[in-house]
Amino acid sequence: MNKQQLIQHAKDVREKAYVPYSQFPVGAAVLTELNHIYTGCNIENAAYPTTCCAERVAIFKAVSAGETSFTSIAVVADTKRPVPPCGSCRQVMSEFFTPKTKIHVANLQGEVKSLTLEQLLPYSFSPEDLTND
Ligand SMILES: O=c1ccn([C@H]2C[C@H](O)[C@@H](CO)O2)c(=O)[nH]1
Ligand SMILES: [Zn+2]
Repeated sequence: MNKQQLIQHAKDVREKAYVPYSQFPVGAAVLTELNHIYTGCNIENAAYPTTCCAERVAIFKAVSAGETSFTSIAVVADTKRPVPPCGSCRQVMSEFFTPKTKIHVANLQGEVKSLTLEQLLPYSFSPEDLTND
C-alpha cells in the first residue's frame, strides 16, 4: 500500500461525506500495522458541534475493530492547500500515532504534504502525562 493508494481510498470515501451544512466533504483513510485500511468521511449534525471529522471516523473505526497501531493516514479535501487536520483530530492522533506515523494531507489538485504529528501538535498532552512516574 503506497501513499497514492491510501490517498485514493480517502478520495473514494469522501464521496460518502454527510455534509448538508458545510457542503465541505472530507475523506480519510488509515493504514494499520496489520496492513488493514479503515476509511472515514465527515458526518455532520443539525446540532453543529456534534459533527465528527473524517480523520476521527477513520481512526475510531480502526480502534473499534481492535487496531490501535497506525502506520499512516491520508486526508483529502477540495482545498487550495492540502487540508490541515483540526485541533480535535490532532489530539486524537496524539493518543494513537507514533512519531513515525505518516500524515499525508492532500487536495484534489494532487498536491500532497507529508507530515508527522510532532509537526502538527508539538508538546502535546499525551497518555503518559496522566501519571507522574
Ligand atoms: O481536517 C478536517 C477539517 C474539517 N473537516 C470537516 C468538519 C466539518 O464537517 C467540515 C467543515 O469544517 O469539514 C474534516 O472532516 N476534516
Ligand atoms: Zn478534525
